[in-house]
Amino acid sequence: MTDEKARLSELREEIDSLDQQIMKLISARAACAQEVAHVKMAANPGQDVFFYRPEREAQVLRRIKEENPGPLPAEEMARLFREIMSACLALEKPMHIAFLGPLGTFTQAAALKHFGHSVISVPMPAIDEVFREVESGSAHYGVVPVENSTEGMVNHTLDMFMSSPLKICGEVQLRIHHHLMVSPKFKDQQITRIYSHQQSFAQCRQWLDSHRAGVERITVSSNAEAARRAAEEPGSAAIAGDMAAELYGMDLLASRIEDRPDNTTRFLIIGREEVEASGQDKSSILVSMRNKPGALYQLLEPFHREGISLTRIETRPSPSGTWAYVFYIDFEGHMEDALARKVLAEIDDEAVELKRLGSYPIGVL
Ligand SMILES: O=C(O)C(=O)C[C@]1(C(=O)O)C=C[C@@H](O)C=C1
Repeated sequence: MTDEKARLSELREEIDSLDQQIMKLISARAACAQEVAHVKMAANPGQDVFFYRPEREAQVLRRIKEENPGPLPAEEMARLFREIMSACLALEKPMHIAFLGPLGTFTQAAALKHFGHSVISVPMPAIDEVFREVESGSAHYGVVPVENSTEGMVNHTLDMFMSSPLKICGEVQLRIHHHLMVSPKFKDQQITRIYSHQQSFAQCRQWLDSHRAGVERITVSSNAEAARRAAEEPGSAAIAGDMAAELYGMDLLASRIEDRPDNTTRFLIIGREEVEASGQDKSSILVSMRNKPGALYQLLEPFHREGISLTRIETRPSPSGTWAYVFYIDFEGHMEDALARKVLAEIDDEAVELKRLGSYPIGVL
């Protein structure tokens, strides 16, 4: 045996032995999670039991990232534990997650990044149908896009919160990489049209203008739908992401063609219950104020006075016409924190309406 072979065989024996230990430990962890499920069910007989605990998951993943000894990067270690916890949760209760479909969208990628791959992800044709699916109890949670770093807010999602009783239970950010893709069947054909979603075209405008200037751009309902069409039509290409490329067996002609390399979309997890504090949280509210001078100042001043940072404020037109302004506000911390309670009580006194959309862990992954 050569030196290389001997050393490799030694190292592989060590890997086999470590794998066995890892397997035993993961199994012991899974048995523990099963026991957690029994405790939860025994404590809430005949009631809705919330097996998924976003605040606990965020704490576990944060600790893993902090304590990761290397050589694997902390992000990678957290991703592995994300999948272990996802499998443990599926043992407790298989989770149905509704997302803005079809299959292969960035929203599906966000859902799997947040929940791991042991959930049952269910595509919905529109954002309001994701809300309805969760409201009716057909899905445990939903995932919807809320803002893109290049394109701004997804107003449809913000507006849904005006009428929906659902709570925000989490957030997840996804780096959005767009690729120009064709079906391998039609690879030699000249491309005469490119399909994509309107936002994806907007995010790749400069690249398209300099690399595919004369080619017709056809807007479709999602970039997964774009890939599906291009997979069937000779002379067509699509701009879409990795999941869609994989789903439809497409070849990439050019990858990462987005104009801004930091192009990121933020998604919200929506559910039926409130989330306890995890230690690093964010909260969202909707407020309508009377149309009078100083209304916005009156709304923001208590946050400033109590030292609570606002991370976002958006104005939306009132749907009914009875609200003069509707402000969508994100701030740091949990709504049950003493200072936040004080600020919200003050706002409640002044506002036409204050709607608490939820407190949730700041995205870890
Ligand atoms: O701690 C719990 O409540 C659990 O159910 C265990 C566990 C885990 O595997 O660590 C699983 C699912 C929950 O979402 C959070 C954590």
